[in-house]
Amino acid sequence: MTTLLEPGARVFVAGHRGLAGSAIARALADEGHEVLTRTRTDLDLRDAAATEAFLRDARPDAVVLAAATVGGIMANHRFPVPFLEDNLRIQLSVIAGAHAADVDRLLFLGSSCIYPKHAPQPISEEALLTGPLEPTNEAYALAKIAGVAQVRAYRRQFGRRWIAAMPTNLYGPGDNFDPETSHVLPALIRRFHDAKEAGSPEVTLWGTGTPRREFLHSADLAAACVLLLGAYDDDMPVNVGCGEDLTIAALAEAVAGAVGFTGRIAWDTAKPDGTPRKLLDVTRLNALGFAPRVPLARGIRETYEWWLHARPPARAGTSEYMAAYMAQ
Ligand SMILES: NC(=O)C1=CN([C@@H]2O[C@H](COP(=O)(O)OP(=O)(O)OC[C@H]3O[C@@H](n4cnc5c(N)ncnc54)[C@H](OP(=O)(O)O)[C@@H]3O)[C@@H](O)[C@H]2O)C=CC1
Ligand SMILES: C[C@H]1O[C@H](OP(=O)(O)OP(=O)(O)OC[C@H]2O[C@@H](n3cnc4c(=O)[nH]c(N)nc43)[C@H](O)[C@@H]2O)[C@@H](O)[C@@H](O)C1=O
Repeated sequence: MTTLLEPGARVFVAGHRGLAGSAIARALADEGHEVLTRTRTDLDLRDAAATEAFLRDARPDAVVLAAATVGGIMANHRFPVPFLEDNLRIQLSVIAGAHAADVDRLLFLGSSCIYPKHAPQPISEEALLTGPLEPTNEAYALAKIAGVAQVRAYRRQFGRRWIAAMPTNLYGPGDNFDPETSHVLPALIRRFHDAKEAGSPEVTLWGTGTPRREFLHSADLAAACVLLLGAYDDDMPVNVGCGEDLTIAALAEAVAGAVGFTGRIAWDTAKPDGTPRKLLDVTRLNALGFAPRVPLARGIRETYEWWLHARPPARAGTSEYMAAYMAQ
């Protein structure tokens, strides 16, 4: 079978220390590709001139854009400015820089939150721009939609073989486990673990517990990204998910069980629920031969074990706004 990513290709993974980027870098290396990386200290991807200079010099065959300002529902709600501006700037730098450096393949990671709040379920790629967005993450979603548009524009104007993937909610080793700024799954691991250690009888979670979410392990996301780089070349973004969802209340039961917390779960309904449901239609991805491998129960267990072992230092978030907030 012909591949759109030659064996031994040189691939720049932007965001290689993050949840998604670290898994993608591992998967590419396992396939025999050469993975190029730069830390944020070496190269702030919001700096367009520095990013273009790096890409022109490194001349990668492919770029995976997995660097972004990322966070859970409350971080998005409280800090819309970096979620909009950092991400627009990173996308402008990396995507325009990849054009200047004549990069053959580029994969941009968007998010399932780009779709309308009340999109029909499961959400197909055609739902993009058909209705209003969820207010808690509108700024982030608009930046991501701009990224999709930018990739499409380079495809149309310059014939670039560049693509965009829309992952569902991700989790796994290397995630952000800060309970205030993280996504729900690592936040729950942390909250239940801390309560168990402290002997607390109750843990309070956000919202009503009724929203439904789909969770994909980062190793499965990475496998999907490698597949897409080798086999997909179209201007329609591709949803990346496992095709199954559950309520946040059911997720909480599963995480509490994995962690060994046996107390009560309470709900702070003053906190937002966000989108009621965002189950992705993964027909397009599955037609390419994708099948997720990590069942949620095992993924939660292994992620908890990873966190227990690694005890990563708190991540202040990916912007100076969130860092300042976390330092308070
Ligand atoms: N997590 C999720 O549930 C989902 C994520 N996605 C998308 O996947 C992609 C990756 O997300 P995820 O892995 O979760 O995010 P993480 O926060 O785990 O990782 C983001 C990475 O981007 C890097 N980064 C951020 N800003 C800059 C910058 N200015 N210059 C250089 N590097 C920077 C970070 O560097 P550093 O290590 O220095 O902080 C980090 O390595 C994003 O595009 C996100 O939108 C999509 C759907 C769901
Ligand atoms: C990936 C995705 O991530 C975000 O959207 P989200 O799916 O709403 O993200 P979340 O994981 O933070 O929450 C999921 C649900 O869980 C509930 N919830 C309960 N208790 C906790 C809790 O302790 N922490 C968090 N974070 N949520 C909690 C919470 O109220 C919500 O109902 C966007 O930023 C968006 O931009 C995006 O792309």
